[in-house]
Amino acid sequence: MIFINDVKILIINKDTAYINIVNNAISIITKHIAQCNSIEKAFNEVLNDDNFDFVITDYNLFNKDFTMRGLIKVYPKTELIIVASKPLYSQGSISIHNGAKEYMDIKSELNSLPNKILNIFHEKKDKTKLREKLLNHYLLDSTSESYNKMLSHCEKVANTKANILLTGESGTGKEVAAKYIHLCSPRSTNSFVPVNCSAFTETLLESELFGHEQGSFTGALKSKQGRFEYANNGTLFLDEVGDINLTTQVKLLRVLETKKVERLGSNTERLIDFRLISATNKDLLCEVVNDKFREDFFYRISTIVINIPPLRERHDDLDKLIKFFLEKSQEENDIKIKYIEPEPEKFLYSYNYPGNIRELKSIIDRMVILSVDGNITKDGIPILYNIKNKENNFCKETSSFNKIINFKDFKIETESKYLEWVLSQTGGNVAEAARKLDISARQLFNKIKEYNIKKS
Ligand SMILES: Nc1ncnc2c1ncn2[C@@H]1O[C@H](COP(=O)(O)OP(=O)(O)OP(=O)(O)O)[C@@H](O)[C@H]1O
Repeated sequence: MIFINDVKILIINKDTAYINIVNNAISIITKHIAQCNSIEKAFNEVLNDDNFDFVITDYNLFNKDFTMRGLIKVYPKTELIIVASKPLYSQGSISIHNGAKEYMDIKSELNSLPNKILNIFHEKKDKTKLREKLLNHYLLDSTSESYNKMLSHCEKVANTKANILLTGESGTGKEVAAKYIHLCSPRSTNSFVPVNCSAFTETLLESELFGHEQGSFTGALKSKQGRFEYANNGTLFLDEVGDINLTTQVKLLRVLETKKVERLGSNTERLIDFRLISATNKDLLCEVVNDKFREDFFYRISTIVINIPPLRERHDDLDKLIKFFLEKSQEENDIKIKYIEPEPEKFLYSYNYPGNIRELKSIIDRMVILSVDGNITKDGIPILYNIKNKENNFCKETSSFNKIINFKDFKIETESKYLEWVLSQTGGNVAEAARKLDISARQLFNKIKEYNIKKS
């Protein structure tokens, strides 16, 4: 067990036997354990803004003047764990719904308490990193009217409970906008849980979202918490929501209506408090018309629709973004750039970026990595652009046969060239290329390995 010196825990109870039992269980992970005999005293005298990482207490100590919700609201940096001396299922549900991180039985579950504390503690550190990452790693300071309007919509809806649908082309920054909404919301100290819906088969997506009990399907060797449960009191982000099949949409609709989740293979419902943000680059209304997306589910997830503008409509931001990514790329690759030759510079400012910010970022990375003695040369300009400029695209190349080879070799050669071309179109992004090819990312990885394709 790792001993974390800086985790500070307050145990509240008037019963000294309770305090001793809990103290013994957690003393293997920290020395900083304090005690207090009432919630009132903890509220008024012991707790302050961030002097304790955890409060451990029993359900029955709260009363109408000093409530669980009140404690969490007044001391949001402190996590609450309920260790119940007389556990009841209903109390567990209410505690989690009110914002407690855990509800456990003092008699049978105390062994797992140190590990649970460590997990929550590390998770919280990760969240602080997420906030820093967002502010330091993304450029949200914009001079473009459409992008600023989008950001202010995000800020406005962050405080509400409305389900939000983010639309926009691939690579515009929908996931970045989702994180921004989460961080502007009162849920920001809880989890932001992203799920890429296109990355799973039907059963796996359901198990990923709802969780499962041991043996509920072939391969379910252990019970598993679903992403809904992880998102309790936080935000669930369903990326590529347009790829969810119709059967799963029905199940999700029910969860959105009841806020209750049942793990696969279980008949116990868990009450979950989550905010839903979905994203798609598909025209979902068109999918509804074509019976590929349920109308009721569409309306349920899209109370508020926010569109992220494509990069070509953000001319005013291009200069800032180029400088931002140039700086980041130099830092990340430990390369100092002294000069950009006129040709690549002209390319950066005139290209229309069909792959949006993702493509701009990847082009700048390529330019920095291929720079010579600190100079960005025309070699940094993406291959696809060069190919297009020479009017020598993939289709032309493959249609000019000049020698007969056996069909197997032909298939390998053509397939490998095609995959290389698709990857160059997505700026080397395997997940996106796989999506466009309608195969799994794993299948594409295997092909890249098999054909030794270089992702330029
Ligand atoms: N404002 C921004 N500042 C810096 N980088 C950004 C910004 N917005 C997006 N990016 C970068 O662009 C890339 C694409 O962003 P993101 O994944 O959020 O796009 P998306 O619209 O969700 O794409 P997809 O539809 O393909 O899932 C990421 O690498 C992200 O870091």
